[in-house]
Amino acid sequence: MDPLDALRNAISSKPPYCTGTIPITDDNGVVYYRKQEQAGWLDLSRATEGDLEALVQACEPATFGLEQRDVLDESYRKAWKMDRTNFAPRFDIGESHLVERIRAQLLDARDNTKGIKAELYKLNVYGKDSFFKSHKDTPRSDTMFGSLVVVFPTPHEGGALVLRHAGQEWTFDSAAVLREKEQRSMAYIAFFSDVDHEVTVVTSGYRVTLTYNLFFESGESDHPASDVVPVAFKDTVFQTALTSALEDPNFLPKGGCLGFGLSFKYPIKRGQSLTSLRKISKMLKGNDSMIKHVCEQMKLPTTLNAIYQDKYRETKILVDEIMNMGDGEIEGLLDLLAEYPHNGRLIYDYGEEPPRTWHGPIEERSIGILWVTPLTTYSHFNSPYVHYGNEASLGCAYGDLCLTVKVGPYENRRGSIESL
Ligand SMILES: O=C(O)CCC(=O)C(=O)O
Ligand SMILES: [Fe+2]
Repeated sequence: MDPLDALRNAISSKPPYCTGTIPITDDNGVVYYRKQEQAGWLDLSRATEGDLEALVQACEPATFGLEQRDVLDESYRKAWKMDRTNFAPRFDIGESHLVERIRAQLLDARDNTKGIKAELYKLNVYGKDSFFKSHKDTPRSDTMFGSLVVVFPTPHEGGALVLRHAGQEWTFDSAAVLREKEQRSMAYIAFFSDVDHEVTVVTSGYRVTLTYNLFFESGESDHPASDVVPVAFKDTVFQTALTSALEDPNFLPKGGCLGFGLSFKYPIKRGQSLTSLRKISKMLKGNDSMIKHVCEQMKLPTTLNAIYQDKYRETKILVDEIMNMGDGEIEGLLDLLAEYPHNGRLIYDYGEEPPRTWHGPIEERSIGILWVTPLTTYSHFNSPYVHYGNEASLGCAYGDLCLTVKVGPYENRRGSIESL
């Protein structure tokens, strides 16, 4: 197989989510709640119709974010919500070891000390005819990477979570999963927040969930997920494909630059400081993290870059730092970005002629890239990324980034591969 095709195949589509079940114990289905002066509680592991109706009475209709506003529109989302100031679940996220499971199953399995925080967000009730159409979850800060939904075993039908990403689709029918379990359990699903997802119509009963926002935390966790068997990453396949490519004298014979369009989006704060790309490179998800790990292990210099286009969409510029662009479009992008510290370079496809512009000699300020995975969209740092979100946009937007990997000429890399 052509080495480039082998590399592409090796970046297989690991699903952007993980799921599982948690056994019900004496009290982990109990939720206390209040509405103004009234208080109540129920046990969601054995709730009656009356308990659930009382819970709904204490909830409010659920809104969602449409660009900058929170809106109530029952043709887009029909459900109830309770804010976290108004309820307290007995379910203890720490005791459940869910964070360790998410670290092992969803994130890079080897990085089992990465600090993760799960912050309780809402209680939601989906009754008969409830649903939530396709949306992405609004990033609440630049360290938020995912969402976690815990579904209680209240009898219901429908209300499956359908996820779509990069042309693929997955369905998690928690009601069916819980119905089939012998031991009474809760179900959970954690997914990256930039994945499109929808809740299908509940046809009977009540679907009650807790939602959590997942954040990376700086500092290392003291509890590596030692008892959790990680879902294997396809990193050995990628490493093998990359080794074969480097051993092939026809593959970038004179050396060059490999480009990987990322599989996921990352929240970029508006007006973010210049060092932010380095910070983001520590928070890569799924395949993106795997590519970086493997390349670094193989001693290939790997950088996370951002790409900007000029006003006329003719030139694309690769930079080492995110630029604080404000809201306007930039005309003399190349002039601006070539300056320190952005180190902007004009990009063109490997094998083609470097572009000619009116900017004098261009060679040293341009770079040919052999794209292993394509860049699908370009940077939109100055516009809110989430159109339909679960909350109105906060100060973050997702931007499009790429990893670039420097590969030496064939002559030089022979020795280094053998010594691996
Ligand atoms: O209930 C679910 O499974 C997902 C809900 C959701 O997408 C949200 O609240 O943003
Ligand atoms: Fe959502």
